[in-house]
Order: sequence, then C-alpha cells, then structure tokens
Amino acid sequence: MNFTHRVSIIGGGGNVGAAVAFALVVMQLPVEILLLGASEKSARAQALDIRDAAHFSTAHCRAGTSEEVGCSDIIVITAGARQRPGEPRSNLIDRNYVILDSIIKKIQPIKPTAIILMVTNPVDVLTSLAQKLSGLPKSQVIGSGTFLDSGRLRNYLSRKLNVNSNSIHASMLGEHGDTQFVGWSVASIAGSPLLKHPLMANVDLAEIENAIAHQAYEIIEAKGSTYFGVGYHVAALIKCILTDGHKIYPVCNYNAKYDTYLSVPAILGSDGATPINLNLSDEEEVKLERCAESVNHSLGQVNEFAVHVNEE
Ligand SMILES: NC(=O)C1=CN([C@@H]2O[C@H](COP(=O)(O)OP(=O)(O)OC[C@H]3O[C@@H](n4cnc5c(N)ncnc54)[C@H](O)[C@@H]3O)[C@@H](O)[C@H]2O)C=CC1
Ligand SMILES: CC(=O)C(=O)O
Repeated sequence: MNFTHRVSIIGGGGNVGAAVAFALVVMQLPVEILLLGASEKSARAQALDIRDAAHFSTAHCRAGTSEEVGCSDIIVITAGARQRPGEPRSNLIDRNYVILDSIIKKIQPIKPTAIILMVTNPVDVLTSLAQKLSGLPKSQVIGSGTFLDSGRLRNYLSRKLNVNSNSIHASMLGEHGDTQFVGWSVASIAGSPLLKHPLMANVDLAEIENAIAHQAYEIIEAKGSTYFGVGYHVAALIKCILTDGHKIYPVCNYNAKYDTYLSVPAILGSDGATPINLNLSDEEEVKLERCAESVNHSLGQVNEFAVHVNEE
C-alpha cells in the first residue's frame, strides 16, 4: 500500500507511544505509523498488537528503523522515564535529557521539513532542547504542552455548564507543569466571556485551576501512569498537522517575548506552529512570566548537567 504520510513514534514500545498509535488507527488517517523503542522487541510487540486492530483502519502500523524514523513527516517523541506517584514532571529532566540527546543523534539525518512533536516530560523544557539538538527551525519543533490539560479543563466546564466541550473556548496556559494556569480573561462561550456565564458566578476559580493542574497526579497515584488522554490529544495534533488544519491549539511553541518555549495557543499546520497574539490580563501575564522562569530555570540546570556529563 502507498501511504500519503509517515508518522514515527520514538518510545512506541511504551504506554504513551502505543496510545498515540492506537488513536491514529481509530481516527482513520491514511498514514504509515512506525514505532521505535529502546529495544526492537517492545516496539515490534506493540506494533503487532496495534496491527491486529488496524485492519479496520486506513492506517498501518509496524516497527521502524532509526533511518526510517529520521525521514518521517512527523517524529513524535514519547521515549523516557515517567513520574512516580507524587513526583513533579520537572524531576525527570536529567534522565530524559540524556535519552533525548541519544535519540536525536541516532535518527540523523532528519528530513528538513519534518515536524518534531515532543511528548516526554517535562515537555516544555524538552521541546526547547529538541529544537536545539535537532537544529530544525523553531516553528517545526513543538510539544503537546497544555493541550491535554486544556482538554481536562473543557471537560470539567462541560459538565458544570452542560454544554459540549467543543463549544467552550478555554485553555490551560504556560507550561505542562505545576505553574500552569487558566487563561480566564480570554475564555469564552457562545461569543461571550466565560466568566459572565450565570453558572460561573460563584465558582472558586483557584480551586478549578488547582484541580486541573493536579489531575495527572491523581491518575498516577491510582494507576501508575496516564496514556489514553494524551494519546488522543497527540493524535489530534498529528491530524491537524497532516491536514494543514490551521486550528488554534494550546501547544508548546517558541515564544519570542520570553525567548523560550511556552504552552500558549498557536495556529497549527503542515509547516508547524505559528504564534498568535494573546490578550491576557496583567495578572495572567505575570503568571506566564513565572512559567517562562520555570522553563528557563530547568534549561539552566540541563546546561550545567550536560557540561558535567561531557567532562566525565
Ligand atoms: N506531555 C504529556 O501530556 C504527557 C507526557 N507523558 C510522558 O511520556 C513519557 C512516556 O511515558 P510512558 O509511555 O507512560 O512510559 P513507559 O515507561 O510506558 O514508556 C517509555 C518508553 O520509552 C522507551 N525508551 C527509553 N529510552 C529510549 C530510547 N533511547 N529510544 C527509544 N525508546 C526509549 C522505554 O523503553 C519505554 O518503552 C514520560 O516522560 C511521561 O511523563 C505522559 C503522559 C502525558
Ligand atoms: C503525565 C502527564 O504529564 C499528564 O498526564 O498530564
């Protein structure tokens, strides 16, 4: 069969990688999905299992080689360590930086028009590093960012307001980490500010923000990891890129004002992410600055760590 596009998933032997592949199969995209794992055995096993479902679909799934991955249209990276119960995402940086560095070296040469879609945590910091390590233009390297958190927020609001989540425009912003916040001032429903909705009158906004930012901790505490939610969200991003959808999604993209990668809405198409202007309130702008400081602080730690590793 001839496929229009090739999507590779590095970390495809694990839970999140497999969930992304499965969601692509369910979405019926005409794509060839290649899985690359730390060992060929795990990626091959996941590919065989997904292939058992894929015969209902227009997508095909198999294990790939690093050369094939490098010349894919979209390179999704889910490889790496995940949080233990109670552990913040930022704790994973040293372990996952080493893995990312080895992966980017292994898949060279990377197709110049490829889009790298980072999912491994801490995703905002690693997206910035993936851009530096790969040398691809900033617009072509993005992270899933707060897209998943925003889905969680819309789900919550949907239940509260009894309105389909697709009709509610509200996003978690900043970083896919503990400093993320709700962009209440730019949230809307039926063309009106969300906070003017009668059912939003007496809600505790800080409590909602905190609950959404900590939802992953709750799931990890109970079942060890999260993967279905992120799998579908990442597949939706892939669909938007492959179809040049130009949808506006809160993804991790390069922010010129803070000279770092942050999770804020951007237009997503076949050439990657195009930033848009956000009219946040002054208070939210301060929160965004705090997220930029948090991402830059982790980047500083990585640089020190990388020097240390190189000296050993
Ligand atoms: N951005 C987001 O919204 C989310 C991110 N995550 C993150 O995704 C990552 C993966 O999580 P899970 O899939 O649950 O973990 P997992 O342990 O099930 O899978 C990770 C996989 O990465 C593989 N791996 C390690 N080094 C590799 C290398 N050099 N090359 C290829 N594969 C390699 C491992 O063999 C393993 O199969 C974690 O960092 C987790 O925190 C998880 C959920 C949501
Ligand atoms: C694990 C993680 O980052 C999440 O589910 O949000």
